[in-house]
This record gives sequence, structure tokens and C-alpha cells, in this order.
Amino acid sequence: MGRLVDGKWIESSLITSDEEGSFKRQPRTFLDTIAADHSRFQVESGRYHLYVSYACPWAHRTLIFRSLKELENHISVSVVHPDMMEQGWSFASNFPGATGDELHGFDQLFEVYQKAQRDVSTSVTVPILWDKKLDTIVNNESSQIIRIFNSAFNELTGNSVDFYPEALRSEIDSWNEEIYECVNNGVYRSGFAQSQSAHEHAVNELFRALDKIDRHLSRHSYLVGNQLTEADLRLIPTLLRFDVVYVTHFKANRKRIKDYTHISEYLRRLYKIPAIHQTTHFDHIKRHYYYSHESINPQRIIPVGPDSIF
Ligand SMILES: N[C@@H](CCC(=O)N[C@@H](CS)C(=O)NCC(=O)O)C(=O)O
Repeated sequence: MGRLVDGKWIESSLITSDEEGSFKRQPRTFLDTIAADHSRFQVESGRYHLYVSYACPWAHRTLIFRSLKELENHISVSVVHPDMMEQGWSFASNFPGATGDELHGFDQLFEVYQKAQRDVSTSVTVPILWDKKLDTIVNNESSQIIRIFNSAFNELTGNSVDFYPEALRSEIDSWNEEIYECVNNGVYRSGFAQSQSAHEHAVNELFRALDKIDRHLSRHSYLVGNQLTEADLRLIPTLLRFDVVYVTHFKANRKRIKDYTHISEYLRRLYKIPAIHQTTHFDHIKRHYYYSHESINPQRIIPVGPDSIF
């Protein structure tokens, strides 16, 4: 694990914390967009590429949107190996589903960042939205990549399904904010906490949010309105990893998702959507977390269960 400093790979801990021992996430570096009238990144079929890990919940959202928005024939994908070791994410292809780097033949993901900007200082994360024409990164923040996918290519694909409709935006934003802080990032804050109090704080917030979501879903089929929106699609990747990884590996064990009647019914229902189940790879998910985080699982032993999350 490490990061790029002035374009050089420096080994360092993945876990960055503040003085109270709470996990602090690093900000993203490339935050541009794609639009028909953009000065650099115009809408074109075949021009853009996604670098993902099947294990990563943030990358998972981008794969779900790529599929729901019928972008598979327009945006190509490379999948990293699930093990994230001293050199960070790698393009080793000796794991089913890992593709290697078909664009540049690189060995490590950090080389993609170096190619985009020789002297870049950044953490080296997936997902990355890459521009093959200008040989650079458009964006490496999943919440922005899914917005690009939601609307930028509509004319090209003819798919105008809107997962962030104008009328529902403030409600979606409000769920997104709470779910990001307490759930999506909350599980990492639980698992990467460097003190007892930081861990307990994160776990309490996480389960308070899940209790609230369960109550909401006892009366509604979706988080917002009566339709699938971005808010659901940002929650689902975390729910899918919860009983398999976060309960044990991140010690988020007050309850399993299985113990929440309404959340588990919702998860079972949404998992039937092809864009969701076809982009879920439990082998990558289990292998990545248990194998890569040496400081919290030094023997790298991968649990056998659970037999099923449904
Ligand atoms: N906020 C970012 C987070 C991405 C992220 O943290 N990805 C993880 C994998 S789950 C990663 O690549 N971590 C490597 C690192 O931080 O060095 C996003 O949503 O795109």
C-alpha cells in the first residue's frame, strides 16, 4: 500500500487517521467531466475507459451505472487483481475476472496515474475514468463518475433513464450525505479506527443509520419516491459486502443485514436487477479485504462463510 508523491511511489499505510484515531479518507485528484460542448472531454463512443476493482464498493457503483445506462459498448473496462499489496492495486491477471491492463500493459495501477500526470501527488484509487484520446484521467471520484454516466451519453445511447431526477434531488442528496458518512464510509471508519472510542463512535452511527433505513423501507420500496434512484444505487454495494466482509473484518457486528427484515427484502429484490447481480463478484470481494489488509488480518485467512447473504 502507498501513494504517489511528486510522481514517485512511496509505501505507506492505507489507514490515515486524525489525532482521535478516526479514519480520514484522502480527497480525489482528478475531477473533470464529459460533455458534448466540453473543451477537452467530448462525448464519443469508444473514447473512455473505466479502471475498476470488482471488490471495491465505490467502483461497483460505476459498473452498475455503466450497465443500467447501456454504456457497455461505449466505455471499456479493465479489472485489477483483488490483492492490494505493497505496490497498491496490480494488473496481475492470475485471478478469474482480473483482466490486466489492456490499454498500456502496465503492471501496477499507479502507472496509470503517472501516465496522466508525471509529477502527480495522489492516493492511487479505483475507480478511474480514463480518456484514451488525450491519455489522461477525466475523473477518479465515483460519485461524480456516476453522474457523468447518468446523463452525458444519453444522446449517444438513446437511454434517458434518470437516476437523479430534478424533482427528487434534494431528497436524494440528503440520503446520500447521511449514507456516505454513516454507512458507505462508516464501515471503513469502523474497521480502520485506531482507537476504541473512534470505533464505537463509527459503529453507533452506522447502526443508527441502518435502523433508520430499515424503518423507512418498512413503508417504502425505495429510498426516494417510488423509483430506483442514485441513493439506492450508492447504498447497494455496501449492503452486498456487509455480511460477507464488514461484520467480521471491520467488526461491524451489532447486526447483520440478514437481521434487518426490510433491508434484506429490499436487497434481495434489487439484487435481481441484472446490472446489480452481474456486477457483483463475491470472490473478488472476499479475497480483497481479508487478504489485503494485513494490519487487521495478519494471517490473511479468508473465512469460509457465510453460505448465503439472502
Ligand atoms: N471517494 C473515492 C474512494 C475510492 C477508494 O477509496 N477506492 C479504494 C478501493 S475500495 C482504493 O482504491 N484504495 C486505495 C488507496 O486508498 O490507496 C471514490 O468514491 O471514488
